Amino acid sequence: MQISIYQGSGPQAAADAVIVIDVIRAFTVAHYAFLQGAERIYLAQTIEQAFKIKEGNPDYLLAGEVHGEAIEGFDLENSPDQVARAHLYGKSLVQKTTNGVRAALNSLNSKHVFVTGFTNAEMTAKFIRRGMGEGLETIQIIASHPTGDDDLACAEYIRSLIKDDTSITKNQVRERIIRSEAAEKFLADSTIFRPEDITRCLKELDTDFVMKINQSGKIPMIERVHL
Ligand SMILES: O=C(O)[C@H](CS(=O)(=O)O)OP(=O)(O)O
Ligand SMILES: [Mg+2]
Repeated sequence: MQISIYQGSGPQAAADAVIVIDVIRAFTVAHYAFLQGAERIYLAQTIEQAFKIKEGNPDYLLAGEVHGEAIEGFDLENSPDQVARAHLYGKSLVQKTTNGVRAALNSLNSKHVFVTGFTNAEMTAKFIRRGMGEGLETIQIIASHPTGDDDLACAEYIRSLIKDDTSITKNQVRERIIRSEAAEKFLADSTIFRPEDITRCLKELDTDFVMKINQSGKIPMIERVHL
């Protein structure tokens, strides 16, 4: 089994399985959305596409950001703390973000595409190792932030769990997330960015599912796959 780590959201050659990482904050948001009862999360390349999807499905909720900030007309920000408090039971979301969603949409040339932040990293690694390990020759782990160490640390953590080595610890990952450039604006004295978002990005959650992209419909969507 060959495991390669790439940084950035650009397309890569196809692999047997791809794990797209976005710790701050897209796929931490997705994880909390499912825990709050969301059924599915459609992925939108652009704001315009997100609004177009909502035009045909007015009960869908739009979630996302531009430069990390709220989008006028969207129902939710790209904020794990806000989503963790939302009532999303039975809801469909449409997510548009700068790094994670773009990287996921650029990975659809591969059959099995998983997404996670740090919150579901261990579960995702276990699923790959146990559930699919035997059939996978090539695995790509995409650290979606182009230069940030948050996603890279999480990618190295997942690789170590799949390979069952101890090359990086949870605490080392947490330290690198806190020190990453993507975390800076949340830990500065900001009226726009919540420090609680980073707190949520750092917390591993005990859940019995992974987040996998279903490519069978017109619009790719993240759905829960139970172990
Ligand atoms: O909203 C975020 O945290 C980031 C945007 S930025 O890198 O902070 O400008 O988007 P994401 O796609 O979740 O990395
Ligand atoms: Mg990010």
